[in-house]
Amino acid sequence: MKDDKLKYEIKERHNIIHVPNGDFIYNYVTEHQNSTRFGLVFDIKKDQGTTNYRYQVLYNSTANFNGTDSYSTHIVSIARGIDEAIVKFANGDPNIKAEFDLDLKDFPKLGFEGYQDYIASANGPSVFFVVSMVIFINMLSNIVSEKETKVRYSMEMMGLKRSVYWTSWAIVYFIFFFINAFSTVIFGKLFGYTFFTKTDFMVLLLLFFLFGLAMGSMAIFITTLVNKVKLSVLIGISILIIGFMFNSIFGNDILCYLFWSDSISQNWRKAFSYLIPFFNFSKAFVDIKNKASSTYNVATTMISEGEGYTWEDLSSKPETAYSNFEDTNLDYMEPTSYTFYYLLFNIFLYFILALYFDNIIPNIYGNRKPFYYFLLPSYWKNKNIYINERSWVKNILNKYPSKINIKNLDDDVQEHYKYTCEKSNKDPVKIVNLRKIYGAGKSRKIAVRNTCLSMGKGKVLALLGQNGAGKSTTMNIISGLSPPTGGDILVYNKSVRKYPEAVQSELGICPQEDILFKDLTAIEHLRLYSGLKGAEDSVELEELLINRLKSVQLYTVRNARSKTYSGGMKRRLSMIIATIGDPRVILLDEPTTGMDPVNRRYVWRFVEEFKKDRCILLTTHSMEEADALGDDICIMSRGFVKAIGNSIHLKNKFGNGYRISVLVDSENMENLKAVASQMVPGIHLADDSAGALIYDLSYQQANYIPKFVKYLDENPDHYVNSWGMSQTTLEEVFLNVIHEDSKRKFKDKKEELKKEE
Ligand SMILES: Nc1ncnc2c1ncn2[C@@H]1O[C@H](COP(=O)(O)OP(=O)(O)OP(=O)(O)O)[C@@H](O)[C@H]1O
Repeated sequence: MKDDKLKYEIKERHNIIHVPNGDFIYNYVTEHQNSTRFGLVFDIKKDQGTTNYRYQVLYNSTANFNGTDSYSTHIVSIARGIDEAIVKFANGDPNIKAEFDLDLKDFPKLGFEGYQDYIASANGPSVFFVVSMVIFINMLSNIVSEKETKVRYSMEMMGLKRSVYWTSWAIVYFIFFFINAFSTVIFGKLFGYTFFTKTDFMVLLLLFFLFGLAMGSMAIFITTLVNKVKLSVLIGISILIIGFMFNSIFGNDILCYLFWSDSISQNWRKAFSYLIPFFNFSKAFVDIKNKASSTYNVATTMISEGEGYTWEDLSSKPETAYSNFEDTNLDYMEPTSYTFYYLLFNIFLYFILALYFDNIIPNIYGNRKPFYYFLLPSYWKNKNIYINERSWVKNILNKYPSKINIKNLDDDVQEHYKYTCEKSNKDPVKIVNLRKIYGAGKSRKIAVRNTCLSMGKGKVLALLGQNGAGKSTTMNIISGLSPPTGGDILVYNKSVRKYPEAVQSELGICPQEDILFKDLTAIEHLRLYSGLKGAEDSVELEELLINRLKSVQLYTVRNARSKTYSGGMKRRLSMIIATIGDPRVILLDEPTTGMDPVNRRYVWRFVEEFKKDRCILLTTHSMEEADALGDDICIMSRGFVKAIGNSIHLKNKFGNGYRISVLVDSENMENLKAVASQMVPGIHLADDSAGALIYDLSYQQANYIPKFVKYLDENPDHYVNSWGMSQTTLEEVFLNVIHEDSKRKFKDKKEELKKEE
């Protein structure tokens, strides 16, 4: 019945259509929502010569912008116009008696659908941009955290190549962005958004995937510029906010397409296309949206469905662009496929910039390559990394002459200096005139001053020194992390200055801080580092790793994550990581810090066995450890090597000889002092407090010791309650050397200044 009525022939006059009855209007406006502003239904009744004019005004309240609510001026105007017309019509006719009866009624309404679809399409460039930004910020924090925690440098020292490092991150995020793109498209389709349902699957997948990769590439580039996680996340959030605002504005087709008109310089458009992935994303999104999504017509307040976007549409310029720009020239408009090419360009641009900046921006240790490094022939050529040691020593001495006065050094240090530079010296590790200066101007700090050291095979060289003496700096330079300011180090005929990566392949390093992956177990760490060192998976390798774990008592916790380990356990794990891959040189920076005495002894035993055919450089603050492990002990102070030799030699040279402690009653103290002075001429009383007399005897006084000891033992005068004797400890040696050095400090400073002038 409704359809029959709609077949009525519509005659339009002055924008007014005459229809047969009120039901027709009701049915029509129900079928054609928001196409009619008013309906008027007249009900004219004649009764005994009186004509009653009754009418009803139907209005459309769905579009308030028309002002068609019941109190609007439009309705008042219409009612007044009709009333006037009736009055005019009735005026002068005695048969017509007009009675006015006005009835107001709203149009019937249907449930309104399609708003969420419209909103998704209109705000898509900013909404879907944010989805990829979550991964973008995650990338920034994850990659920079590997720099901040030094995990990355630890892996590089263990042989990880930078190209492999970046490729592995690229693969991880390639997968993340693919999953993200795929699920965005699938969920878009499931939710029934016409942008997704009416667009070719591959077009959508490509758009979201390329955009994700472009943002990922940009993230990798940013990570090369920052070393702190907090800063990287701050940058990520700033880009998120800027991008969101940018896309909210330029994701609108009118503003977006203006970039392809002659109202804006094309240089701006090109710069944005080549550099800003989210600008390209907006353009492609708008192109697709205009063809595929349902659109809301403001004039008719109607939603009209899009025709759909196919793969072929990629190569054509968006036609809808022109319909909105009748007066604007869009001569520069490009097909959507160009936008995809720009995204590809963004991916390669940022990835290549990342690789380049990663080499030229100083890392946290200040290491970097010159900005023209890729122009150097050595970068491309297969280089001979082995250096003739004789010419190397000569070159280094010429190029980096000593800035300190060698003659002022201790005899042994001078001897060692000469030995290191001798032609006949075949030691595998030689450090010649090594110098390191941090900072400049007022913050200039000389950390290492012309150190010359030689390390022999099968030996442990223990470096002792106060905090800030320059031990870790020396280690960082050997491991290729920190560049030397002067001098060089030769490791198995490879120069650290020239080929740090080649030197790293010889090294096993246990850094001062534990650089562990908190979610990996002990055995996984060992497997990872074995892999980085190029070891093949095999039963023998697994057995070796198990034995290493057993040797430092970590076997029982091998499958627990490292974050659950105590400080000492982490230290032991770091220690055995340094031994993975059978390195010929091992650097142990305070390997037993925080370890209990029992476990420390396991580590010592392991080092003792492991040092065979290897060079081990060990720094420690434990004199006991240096005494137990060090074949040679080197004491550093203020960047100088102050003493070198084996433990006994150092004790003889710098020690106080022997120490005798005697417990006496207070009334006998003076008597015993007199006896001691008489029996040992020149005996030095170190302390006489708390009822004990403590005497230091030099090695020259050793002849008097038997007689004095006999007296104390026999105790003929009954002065002695008890007594004991000990030889000098390494700690005393250390304190004496440091004490001597602090006296020289002022003189050295003056000399150094003179030399540098
Ligand atoms: N990156 C740096 N920038 C500026 N100065 C530094 C840097 N690293 C070290 N230094 C300075 O160089 C000197 C030597 O430091 P280094 O870490 O080598 O000492 P250390 O002997 O290993 O001390 P510790 O026993 O505390 O580890 C110190 O004065 C230190 O402040």
